[in-house]
Amino acid sequence: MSLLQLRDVSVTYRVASGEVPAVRGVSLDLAAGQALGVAGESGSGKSTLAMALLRLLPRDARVTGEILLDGEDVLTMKWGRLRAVRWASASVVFQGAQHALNPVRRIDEQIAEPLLVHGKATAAQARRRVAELLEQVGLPAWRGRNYPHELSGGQRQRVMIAMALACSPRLIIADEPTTALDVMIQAQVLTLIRSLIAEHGISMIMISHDLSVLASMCDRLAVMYAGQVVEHGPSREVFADARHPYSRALSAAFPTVGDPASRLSPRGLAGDPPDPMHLPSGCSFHPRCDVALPSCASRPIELWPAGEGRRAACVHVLPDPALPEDLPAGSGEVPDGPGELSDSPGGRADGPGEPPNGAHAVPAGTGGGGGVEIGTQTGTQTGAGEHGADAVEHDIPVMRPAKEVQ
Ligand SMILES: Nc1ncnc2c1ncn2[C@@H]1O[C@H](COP(=O)(O)OP(=O)(O)OP(=O)(O)O)[C@@H](O)[C@H]1O
Repeated sequence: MSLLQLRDVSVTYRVASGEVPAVRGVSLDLAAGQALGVAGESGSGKSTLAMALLRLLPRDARVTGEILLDGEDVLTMKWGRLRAVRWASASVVFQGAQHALNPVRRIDEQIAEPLLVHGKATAAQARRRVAELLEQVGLPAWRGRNYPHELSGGQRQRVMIAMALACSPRLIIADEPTTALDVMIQAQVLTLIRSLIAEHGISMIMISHDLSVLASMCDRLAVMYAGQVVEHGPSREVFADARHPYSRALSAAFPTVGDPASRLSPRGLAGDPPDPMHLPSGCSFHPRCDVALPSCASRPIELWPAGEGRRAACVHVLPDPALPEDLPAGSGEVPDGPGELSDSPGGRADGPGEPPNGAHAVPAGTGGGGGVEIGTQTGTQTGAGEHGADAVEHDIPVMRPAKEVQ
């Protein structure tokens, strides 16, 4: 059975001017021992989804659907049960969480706290466990006597990981766990997380806007756009051969270590993510999509099967994506090109021409022609689909300073 099952999870924030649908109908499964990466641009709803998993959202957020952790719905748990589940069954490492440490308490007291609060250890046992945890995250036990200001940012983030591991949870939710760190420390912390979850058989949900890091860390990827999952499947396939034009653009947006071409041709996705309070009709991505059909502006979109263990919310994964309104006037023919995308996610060989809906043009290489370049990128991503020691050995996470990936 899956450790975590999300069934039609939606989150809406109530604000003075109305309602913000931040997460919309997300359904995902996470098997025990598996790592799932959730990617998407800023504002796509990743953190909202992560916080919903343990009911950590502010009071103005309304969550619907089901979040089944070991078959038990987190959304309907009584408060006492929820407290027991937090830390003990599932714990969170947040973006910049290092700043969440209490500046006036020593590190060892803070790591021991969840153990003591959850009755997992006596004071003496907690002391021993703290020393063991510090060692696991690569810090000498004497660091436990330090205050947070006496540690570097990377060391503080290691402390947060030690705290997350303290009660031996089955699931860790890591929301941009390395964003605030410099590039070398990012690599060290990611390697640490990867080896710890493999060693302890912990499941993980990792949130990031960086698809390449997620592909190197996780077994499966889910790509979010405007609050919805638009594609999910095995990491290696989603990263190397995305079926949704947004996932393709997201993969192509990152330069790749060892690929000079990716440095020389700045790539990105034109246009801005939609305002969640004024979402486009039909496919939310259609105004930015270079392969949108006229019908994409109005037709219902769902996560259609897109290969083994994969789904994508794009009409081009359908065997016959065009509707009558997409056909050139007076012709009974399906326009050449977009239909080929279901077999050739890299794009149309003859080029998409003008976006049919007057959408922004996407820079060369990000859309229809992006597939070839993405394939080149993933030459370094060997073993990404396997979770465990082998994947750790062979993957080289592609990391860069936060300023380059915003
Ligand atoms: N407390 C809040 N009240 C109202 N709207 C919110 C609140 N928190 C987030 N939102 C909105 O919900 C949407 C999703 O935000 P969220 O932070 O989940 O996105 P994200 O993908 O995690 O972005 P980032 O990568 O920048 O953290 C955004 O439109 C955001 O403005």
